[in-house]
Amino acid sequence: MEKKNVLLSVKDLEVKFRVRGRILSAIRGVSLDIYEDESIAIVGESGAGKSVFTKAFAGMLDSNGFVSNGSIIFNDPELSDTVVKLNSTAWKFINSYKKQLDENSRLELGSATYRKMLELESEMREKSTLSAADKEKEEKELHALKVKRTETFNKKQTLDPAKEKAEIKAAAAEIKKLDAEIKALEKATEQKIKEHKNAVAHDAAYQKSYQERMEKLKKQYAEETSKDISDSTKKRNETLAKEVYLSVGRYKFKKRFKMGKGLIAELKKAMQLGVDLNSEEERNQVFGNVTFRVRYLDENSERLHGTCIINLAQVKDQNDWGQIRGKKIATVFQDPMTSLNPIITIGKQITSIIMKHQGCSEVEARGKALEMMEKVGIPNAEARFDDYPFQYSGGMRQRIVIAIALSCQPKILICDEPTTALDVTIQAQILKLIKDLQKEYHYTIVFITHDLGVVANIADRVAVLYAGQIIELATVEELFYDPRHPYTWALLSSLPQLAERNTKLYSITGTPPSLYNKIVGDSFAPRNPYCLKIDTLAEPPMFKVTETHYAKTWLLEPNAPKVEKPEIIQDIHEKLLRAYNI
Ligand SMILES: Nc1ncnc2c1ncn2[C@@H]1O[C@H](COP(=O)(O)OP(=O)(O)OP(=O)(O)O)[C@@H](O)[C@H]1O
Repeated sequence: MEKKNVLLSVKDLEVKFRVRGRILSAIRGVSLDIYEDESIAIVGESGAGKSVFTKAFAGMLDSNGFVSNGSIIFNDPELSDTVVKLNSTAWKFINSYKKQLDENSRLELGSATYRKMLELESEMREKSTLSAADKEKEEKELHALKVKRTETFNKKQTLDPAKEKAEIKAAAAEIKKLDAEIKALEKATEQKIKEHKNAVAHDAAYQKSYQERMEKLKKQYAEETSKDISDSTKKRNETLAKEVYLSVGRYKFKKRFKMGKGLIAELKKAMQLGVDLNSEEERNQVFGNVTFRVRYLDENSERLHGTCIINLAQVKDQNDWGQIRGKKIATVFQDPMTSLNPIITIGKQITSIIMKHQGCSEVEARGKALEMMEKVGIPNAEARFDDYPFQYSGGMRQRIVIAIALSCQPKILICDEPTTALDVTIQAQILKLIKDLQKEYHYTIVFITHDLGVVANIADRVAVLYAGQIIELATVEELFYDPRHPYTWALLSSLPQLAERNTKLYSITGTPPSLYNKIVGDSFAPRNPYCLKIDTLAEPPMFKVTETHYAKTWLLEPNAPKVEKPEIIQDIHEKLLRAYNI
């Protein structure tokens, strides 16, 4: 495969939702590189996490959702390039930062002693609680019991209440027994901690030695941190102060002030601990606790110039999202009426978006809007400009939504089931339109669908999602002709295009696992007709099939028994050719 530029790099992404005091894990450790100019389909059953995955990088997660882990790096040089004005206010900020950083840098001189003080404190804490070894042992035992409980609970959920009453009763009794064991273990640990606390409080010799050692360290720390800092540290702080200002300079005064303060506090903590602030990586991490770090590049008398790495998982400010959502990453949803305002004319809706994002006059925007309407295939655009959405057909409305999405020339166009609500012939036209316009506008298509049939028409690559994880990633050809995961087999087998006359269409039995519970083993195991013993015990890794093809199934482990894919998808190539008449 030719080398392509990575546009969006997702690593170990986890997205969770708070739901009435419980936590639902919708995305569980997804890593995926999305390339410039490609078309990637995200497929899976309802609830697999397709929409949540794309909403995480389009800044559209519901308010109870949050990214709990991972990064989403968006490589866009235009957005990364940062310029802030150097006026008298800017200099006031920078000079004040520099002064504080120089002051805090003294703490770096005593960081080794500071860490020793922390160690001593933690020694005292450990003595008052369990030892590290005891704690590990207790956690291990508790974890094993909880895993066993989850397994038993999951197994109970799969039992048939009509036919397997005895098994259900036995599982319920086992769960009750495990609950009691968990409680007893927790109580015993609590008791042990209480005893340790008492013992330390009454150990006069230890208390005395602790005080003496701490006093000595404190004295040493005071001496070390009263010395002068070096010229090279001062020079580094000058750049750091500018980086702090570059990183917060885009915000309004009040926020700029607050974020700047936050960054200085983070840097102080890092200095205290002796973090190497000359290292790019460490610096990124320290800044990342508050906002993106903008790396200093150069300056002149009027402006500071820097560049930053954009991690969409960390964007919180709505103004920052305003620079990305709609402008760089646009979405087309299933129902065009959710994107269009029913009481505003089509022309006005397109022009207002163009004016907002491109900052042009109304006359100019009108010209561009008409051009876009023609591009997406609205006949007689001038005459239809002042019509309302209800005067357009469903397919035409979707074309308008596409025109709006493309009017800002986004880098990524997310298509969330954009043709599901349309009839088959219109579906094909809209897919063709999205593909054709890609050649002209060079956007990346991220196409969400539960229908693998659509995938064959639009995608270069496919990521199959199950219970919040990518379980197979491949090129379209590999996925259709050499699928490796039993879930992909099941999805392909249930393609309506494969149904033969007088035969029943295949459907996947059972339901996906609850995303509220920890999933043990392979999440597809309870529904998998090819389930191995290991599937119920351990989560499979991603196995590499080819450079472009990966699947998360124990069937690919070299020692696994050889299993053939189901009969119905053996000659899927021929059947699809016939179904699509190609
Ligand atoms: N705001 C929310 N609060 C709680 N749970 C949510 C929220 N949004 C999504 N979820 C849950 O996250 C999981 C993934 O949902 P998502 O909408 O991404 O599924 P999907 O694959 O796009 O399915 P569909 O085709 O039905 O849209 C589901 O279990 C869903 O219930």
